[in-house]
This record gives sequence, structure tokens and C-alpha cells, in this order.
Amino acid sequence: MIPDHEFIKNPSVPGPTAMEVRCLLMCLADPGKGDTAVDVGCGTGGVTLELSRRAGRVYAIDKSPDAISTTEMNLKKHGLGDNVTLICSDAVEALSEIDALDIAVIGGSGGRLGEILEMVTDKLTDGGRILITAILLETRCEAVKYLKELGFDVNITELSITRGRVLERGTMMVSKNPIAVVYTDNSD
Ligand SMILES: C[S@@+](CC[C@H](N)C(=O)[O-])C[C@H]1O[C@@H](n2cnc3c(N)ncnc32)[C@H](O)[C@@H]1O
Repeated sequence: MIPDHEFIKNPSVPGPTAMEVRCLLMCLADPGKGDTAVDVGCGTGGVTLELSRRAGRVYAIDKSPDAISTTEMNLKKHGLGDNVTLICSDAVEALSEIDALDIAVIGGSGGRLGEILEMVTDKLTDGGRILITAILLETRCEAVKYLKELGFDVNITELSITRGRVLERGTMMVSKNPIAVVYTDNSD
């Protein structure tokens, strides 16, 4: 897993999804070389880079040109990107260009989560996985509601990450804001 401090940052782009959250996402998504994945709202590229290391093909979508160029710089920095297609567009328009998907990670939707989930579901292969990261309380509720309406069994895990900062006198524990992962449950 790439540490957060190894990403090139851009002040106008949200930082990478925390490493601990990326760990959970990769465990749940379980990407393999036969999989096609999409990262909706790629931002700094935190999730895109992890998918690029594991999946066969990755589409990274963001409506912000700054986010696309930051993701591109991070892919280059880490020697990745041969299997990544970067798309600078709103997700709803971009998804119409993609055929089949095994994995969809949604890290930003800009109020269009319902439409995005409908499009992703249309393209999802048998056994495909959808994962949504939610910082806002409202996004958690919307994600559960939309996925249920689309016929999925739904799971949600909230992570409260507290990291140790080693100081001269000892180690101070510093908490980050909680983040939830809402995901389709493929277990029987
Ligand atoms: C919190 S950031 C994602 C961070 C990313 N997962 C990472 O690890 O670097 C959310 C991103 O979603 C993008 N976004 C929001 N709504 C979008 C939409 N409808 N279509 C495309 N991108 C969108 C924003 O521009 C922003 O860069």
C-alpha cells in the first residue's frame, strides 16, 4: 500500500484516500489481472494507483482537470499507468463510454450518486463489486438507499483512523475524521 506522504499533492484537489481506507477497499474489491475497474472521482489518484497495481484495466474519471493531472503525475512517480485510461469529464458522461466493469470504486459523485450507480450497475459483470467511500453522513444514507433500490445486498463499514505521531517525549495519537465504505455484499 502506498503511504499517504508518497503522493504529490495539489492544493486544489482533495488529498489521497487514507492508506488504511485504501487497504479495506482493496481487500473488499479484490482486484485481479482479469478485472476491469473504474475509479469515479480519482482526485489525487490514491485509489487509482492501488487499482493500477492489481487490476488488468483501470478507468480513472474526474471532472476536475487538476485532479486528472495530479493523478497522472502520481502514476508517473510510481512507475504505473500503462493500464490506466484517464478521463476528464463528469462521471455520468464518462461512464457511457465504458462497456463492462468488474469493480467500481466511487470516491466522489457531486450530487449524482443515483445516476452513477444506475450506470455502473448496468455495466457490472456477474460477481462485480461496487464500493462507495462516504465522508458525509448524507452520502452514507444515499448510497445504502440507492444500492438497495438497485437490488443489491448492502454492507457498510465505518473507519475511525487514529495514527501515532512519534514525538521526542512519546507518541501522540491523532485522529482523522471517520469515513464509511458502503459496498455490495456478494457473499451468500
Ligand atoms: C474525495 S476526492 C477522491 C479522492 C481519491 N479517492 C484519492 O484517493 O485521491 C473526490 C473527487 O471526486 C470528483 N468528483 C465529484 N463529483 C464528480 C462527478 N460527478 N464526476 C466526476 N468526478 C467527480 C472531485 O472532483 C474530486 O476530485
